[in-house]
Amino acid sequence: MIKIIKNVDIYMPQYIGKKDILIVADKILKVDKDIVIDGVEVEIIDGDGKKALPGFIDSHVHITGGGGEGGYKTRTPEIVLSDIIRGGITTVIGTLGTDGITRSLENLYAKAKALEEEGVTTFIYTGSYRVPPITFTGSIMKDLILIDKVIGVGEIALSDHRSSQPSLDELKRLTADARVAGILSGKAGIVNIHMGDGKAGLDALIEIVETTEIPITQFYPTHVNRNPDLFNQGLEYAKMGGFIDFTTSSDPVFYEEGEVKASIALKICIEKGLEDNVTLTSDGQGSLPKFNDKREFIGLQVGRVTSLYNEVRDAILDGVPIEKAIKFITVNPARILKLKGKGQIKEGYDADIVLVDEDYCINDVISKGNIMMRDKKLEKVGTFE
Ligand SMILES: CC(C)C[C@H](NC(=O)C[C@H](N)C(=O)O)C(=O)O
Ligand SMILES: [Zn+2]
Ligand SMILES: [Zn+2]
Repeated sequence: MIKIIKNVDIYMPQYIGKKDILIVADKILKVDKDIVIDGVEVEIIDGDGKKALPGFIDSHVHITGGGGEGGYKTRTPEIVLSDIIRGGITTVIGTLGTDGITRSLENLYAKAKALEEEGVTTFIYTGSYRVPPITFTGSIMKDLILIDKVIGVGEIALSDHRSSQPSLDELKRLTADARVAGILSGKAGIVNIHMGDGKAGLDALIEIVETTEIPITQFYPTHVNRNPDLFNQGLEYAKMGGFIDFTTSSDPVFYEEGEVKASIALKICIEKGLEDNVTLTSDGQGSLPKFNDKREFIGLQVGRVTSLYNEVRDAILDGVPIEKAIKFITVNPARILKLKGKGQIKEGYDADIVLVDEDYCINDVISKGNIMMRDKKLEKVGTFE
């Protein structure tokens, strides 16, 4: 089916004016003024009064559910397509977390394939919190080189009472393997690191970067906004050329305990000129467990993928220019994760497009050229929704 979005303000992320977007199959074929196609059936989408943004990329989602930190009953539910679409998300990277025993990589892969069949683009990390990592093939290098959906390893827990307390050597070898497998497969081979509240913070990553040939860009630490010390260390780490990722799912209690709200963390990074090294991710369907200072479990919430754009929209409403705010969930993750054809409204790129209204609310979502939401109404839901 051929579609033309007419007269829409286009944010590549950078603003390129009010133009038409020609969509053929799953690709953006042309971006120009007054595109006219004769002789074939064309679906016209009125872009007047709307802004076209690249489809959002959420590069840390527990798509098969996660949690369990409060026992079996606190294992969180798997994601459904409608939540992903409501969040304007068109590319999702699935991950396992604390529980790499009852949650399997095979199930993660199958859920990623299911979401792909339902209409969004998916990739996964091999491994889970623990080192040595669980794998499909017995080797993270084979997983990365042989399984197309695997783009990296994670989330590997560090500075956290739930981590496997990996030695520096274990972490070096895991990262070196991911890096070389990435090079051999043309993938990012990124190591998504779960940052806990431990006082060592990012020290281990900095030590590896300073004592080996491994570049700082091989690591992708998330939850860097979870407390003020880690956030400030994260800014220094980003100034060293490192990538940092802020989690958007939260709970009012966490803000009281010092978590830096993602929309504020985003604004600070722009003010410090660090915007190109930073992303936002939702931790959707992951657990947001609360522990007291004796590290006893006291409760748990579930992360929501819809928090991803909500935090970007809060930043926009807080004065951040839209073309800067959306970089954190479009072109930045696409570059860091080497996602070809993703993260920009550009000729030849995948037709992943979100239209927002004058209040920056999500109005339409197009994923791989298919309309998933039209005028705020879902046109597609998951198989069993
Ligand atoms: C950033 C904070 C608020 C949430 C964070 N969530 C996870 O890491 C995912 C979770 N462990 C799971 O496996 O589902 C945490 O637990 O520290
Ligand atoms: Zn985590
Ligand atoms: Zn997580």
